[in-house]
Amino acid sequence: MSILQVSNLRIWDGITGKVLVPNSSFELKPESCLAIVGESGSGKSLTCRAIMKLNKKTIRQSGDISCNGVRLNQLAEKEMRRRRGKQLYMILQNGMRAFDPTSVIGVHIRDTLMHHYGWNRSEIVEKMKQAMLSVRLQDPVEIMNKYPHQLSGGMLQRVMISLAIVLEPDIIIADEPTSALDSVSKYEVMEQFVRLREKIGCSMIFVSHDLSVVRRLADEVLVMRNGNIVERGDASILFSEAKHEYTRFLVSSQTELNDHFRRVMGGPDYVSRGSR
Ligand SMILES: Nc1ncnc2c1ncn2[C@@H]1O[C@H](COP(=O)(O)OP(=O)(O)OP(=O)(O)O)[C@@H](O)[C@H]1O
Repeated sequence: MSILQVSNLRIWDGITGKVLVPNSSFELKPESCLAIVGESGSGKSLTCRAIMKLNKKTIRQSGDISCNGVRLNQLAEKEMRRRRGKQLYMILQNGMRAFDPTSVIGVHIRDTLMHHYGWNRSEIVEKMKQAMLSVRLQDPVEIMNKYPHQLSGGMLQRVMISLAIVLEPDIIIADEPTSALDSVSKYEVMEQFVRLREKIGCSMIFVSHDLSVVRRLADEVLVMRNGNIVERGDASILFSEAKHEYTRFLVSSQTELNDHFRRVMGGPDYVSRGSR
């Protein structure tokens, strides 16, 4: 049983004809988290946006995408718009892009919740207050009265997570939601994703370059390269028993990077060695 089934997804540039994702199939199980990893340009974002039907008009797609048995590819844009937010909720890398820069955050929140639930203003403020406090956003009312540029990247991501808590979508698609954040905010936002899953029991597709984030969050992993899924499997064993050379390369390059970082930052091992 799956909540989302992607079959034979093909994505190409409608202008040049260049095929960007040749033929992808995968599924998302209820209440589970599927991570998509792979180098830059491997087709992760195009795949996520294809599910949401949010790729640019010049990008074309074919294949079948079914969500809870409904074939999304056959839905009219109006119907799709009804499902975005409530059924399928996307959290982007850059929180700034998710909000209208000309309005305070509260306007976006109100519009979204009125559209999907028809709640009145005070109901919305009350629900958002609870949700924002639960993701450690103090002074929710003050935050809702701020413009996106007045909040940090980490705060914007937490606003998006708190909106998800209130919307309770079936599926959350998070496209590198922590990559633009400093390491403290990254850790905090990642922990909020863990709590979000526990709280609303949603299913999640999580795109990340950071394998430590993937290990913390994901149940299953897809490894993409040049538009193709080259490996897939259980998150707990994929990285220790990777079959594909490219997955092993990803794991070893991240380990090297972490070692290098520890060396540069003078972690305990290096400090003691250096002081001998
Ligand atoms: N609007 C577009 N028009 C043409 N080609 C595109 C467009 N968007 C993406 N591509 C191409 O499709 C390929 C996959 O891009 P995609 O953004 O999905 O990669 P990604 O794996 O998400 O990379 P990153 O990790 O850097 O976000 C790349 O070669 C990219 O140049």
